[in-house]
Parts: sequence; structure tokens; C-alpha cells
Amino acid sequence: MTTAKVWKQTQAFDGVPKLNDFILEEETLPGLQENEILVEALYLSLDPYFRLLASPDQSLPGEQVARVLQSKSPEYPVGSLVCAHLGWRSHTVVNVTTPRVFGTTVDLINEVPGLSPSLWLGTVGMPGVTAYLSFFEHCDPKPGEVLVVTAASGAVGSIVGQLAKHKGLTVIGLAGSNEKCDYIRDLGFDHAINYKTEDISKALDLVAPSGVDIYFDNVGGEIADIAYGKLRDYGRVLICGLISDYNKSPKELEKVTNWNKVILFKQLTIKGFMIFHSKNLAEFPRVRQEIVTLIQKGQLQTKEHVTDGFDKMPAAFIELFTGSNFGKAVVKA
Ligand SMILES: NC(=O)C1=CN([C@@H]2O[C@H](COP(=O)(O)OP(=O)(O)OC[C@H]3O[C@@H](n4cnc5c(N)ncnc54)[C@H](OP(=O)(O)O)[C@@H]3O)[C@@H](O)[C@H]2O)C=CC1
Ligand SMILES: CCCCCC(=O)/C=C/[C@@H]1[C@@H](C/C=C\CCCC(=O)O)[C@@H](O)C[C@H]1O
Repeated sequence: MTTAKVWKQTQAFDGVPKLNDFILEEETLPGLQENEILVEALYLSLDPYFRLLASPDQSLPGEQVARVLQSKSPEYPVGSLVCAHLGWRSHTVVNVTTPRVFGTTVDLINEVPGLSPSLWLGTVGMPGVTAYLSFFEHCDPKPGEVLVVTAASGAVGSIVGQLAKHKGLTVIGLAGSNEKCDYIRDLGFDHAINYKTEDISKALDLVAPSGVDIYFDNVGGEIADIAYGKLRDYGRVLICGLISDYNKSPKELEKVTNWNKVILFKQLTIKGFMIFHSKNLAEFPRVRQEIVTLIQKGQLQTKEHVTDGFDKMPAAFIELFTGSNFGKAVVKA
């Protein structure tokens, strides 16, 4: 008999999630049926989108890297590592033939010497593939252009900025502390703006006096509103995330500018991107390999914010909304 520790939500979130919105429970797991495996979580991912998807009626969402402890599926031998949407659980019995949330599967990890398997939750996983696909396939980037990216030191933003530098763009990152700004400059970003202490509009005018070609939006709200105002003719906006909105009720959302006339006259393109759509899922193996190669060549730096202990899941999740994470947020179980 295996006992699993499982985090559950006690009540609907109201504003920024609080520690008492979560409770840790225990579950006794059943024995294995055909095609089932028992896995133990090694690393669990914390992602901003949980804030919008989580509900007290459902288990808490999210991917984890886990080790197979028992197996009734020959393709998933004991000891192998998997990456899958299993939620906030220490142990799970999962049927490997049943598609999981968003049509995802239980993926075997082909370990790469020198790379921590936790990266399959970050740069080598969903956030890295998001950055790669959304930048290359939806931003139409051209050498010499100017790109602005927000949440720039984070899982998605730091990769977008580095890829844009490799492509020959001028890259401006916005981040929430001087330490984060120093980090993205070290990554090769041309300019870093601390959006908490600087006048964003003036700072952008200073570093991009001729305007911006691509705004890669991870935050939405007031910051996005300022960035839209800096776009030049044929500018592009890729809406990847809106983290500044996730904890707000509809009434609390900032009033933003009506940009329609500017979109028309400047012939701007505004696109949304969601990684877990079948077209993007099919691209994971190819893009994962491209990303691993870039890391191995030293052309892509990764940064993780690892919190030790499954019992710290809620606290580590809340940190995403205070900016206390510095790099891809993962919990080591
Ligand atoms: N469309 C898609 O398919 C996907 C979208 N996303 C989105 O990308 C964005 C970044 O996610 P991810 O890289 O995983 O997370 P990060 O690693 O960037 O962590 C979140 C960061 O967001 C910043 N932040 C938090 N609150 C605010 C706020 N109110 N205003 C401005 N910045 C804020 C903080 O950095 P700082 O200290 O700089 O403020 C924080 O560290 C999110 O919006 C997420 O939803 C992610 C994956 C896939
Ligand atoms: C829930 C909206 C999140 C906005 C941006 C974001 O972080 C996306 C993250 C995706 C996430 C989206 C999850 C659910 C969308 C459901 C839409 C629907 O059809 O109802 C998931 O795809 C993994 C992250 O990449």
C-alpha cells in the first residue's frame, strides 16, 4: 500500500492566493491495473496559469517530473523518469494509455547528461517551448528589430530575450528588481528596465527612441498599455500571458487605452498564443531537441528557482505573484 500526499484547495481564491486556501491530505493508492504505473514526484512545476484554472472542486493542476516505482506497462520500466500533468501529488497511479489534461500524454524523459530533469518543467519543457514557438513562429522577428519582453527574468521571458538576441534583435527586458535587471543584462539583453522603480514610458523612449517592433507580453495591464503606445508601423504584439490580471476581479482590471485607431493606422498585428493546443503539442519533440542543443552549445542559459519540500508548494506558488521567484519556479519533493 502506498500513501500519497495531495495538496487540495479549500476555497476559491480571492485576490492573491493565501496559505489557508490550501490543505495537505493523504490518500491510500490502489494496486496497479494493466497499463498503469505508480510514480513518485521528484520535481513539481509551479506556473502562473494555475491561478486561473484551479478550483476547490478539482485537483490542483500542473506538471511534474516523477520516477516510476512500479509498472504494468513495458514501455515505462521501473526507475525511468516521466514528465506529465499529475497535479500537486507526491505519488500517483496513472494509466499511461489515457490522454491527460489538454490532450497531453505521460512522456518518458530521455535524460541528457549534465541537464537536471527538472529542466523538463522549464527551459526544456512547457515554458521553453512556449518561448521558442511563440517567438519564432508568431512574432515574425527580423534582425535589427527592437523587441520588448516583460517578466523578462522568468521562465518564458528569459528564453524569449535570449532567442531574440541570437536572431540579431535589440532586446529590452522589463523586470521587477535591480538584481533581475542585472541578470538579464548578463544574459545579453541590450537594456533592462526595473518597472517597479523607473518611469517605464520614459525609459523606453530613452532606449528605443525610434519605437518598438515586437512587444512580447507576459503581464498585460498597465505595462502592456504603455508598450502598445511605443509600437511603430507594422509592429507585432504576442500576448503570451497576463499575470498582472490573474488575481484581479473583472471590476479591478485597469482601464486601458482603446488602441483600435493605432492598430489600423500602423497596421499592427496582435496575436494570442496557447502552448497546449494540438498543433503546438506536436512540435514538442523537435523544439525540445533544438533547445537542448542550444543549452549544450552554451547559447541558452537557464535559471531555476528551486524550493525544497513538497510541503512548501503553496508558499512557492504564491511567490510567483509577488515576484519572489527568480527563474523557473519548481519544487523539489
Ligand atoms: N500562453 C502560454 O501558452 C503560456 C503563457 N505563460 C504566461 O507567461 C507569463 C510568464 O510565465 P512564467 O515565465 O512561467 O513565469 P515567471 O517565471 O516569469 O514568473 C512570474 C513572474 O511574473 C512577474 N510578475 C508577477 N506579478 C506581476 C505583475 N503584477 N506585474 C508584472 N509582472 C509580474 C514576476 O517577475 P518580476 O519580479 O519581474 O515582476 C514573477 O517572477 C505568465 O503570464 C504566464 O501565464 C506561460 C506559459 C505558457
Ligand atoms: C488559463 C489562461 C492562462 C493564460 C496564459 C497562460 O499562462 C497559459 C498557459 C497555458 C495553459 C492554459 C490553460 C488553459 C486554457 C484553457 C482555455 C480554454 O480553452 O478554456 C495550458 O495550456 C498550459 C499553459 O501553457
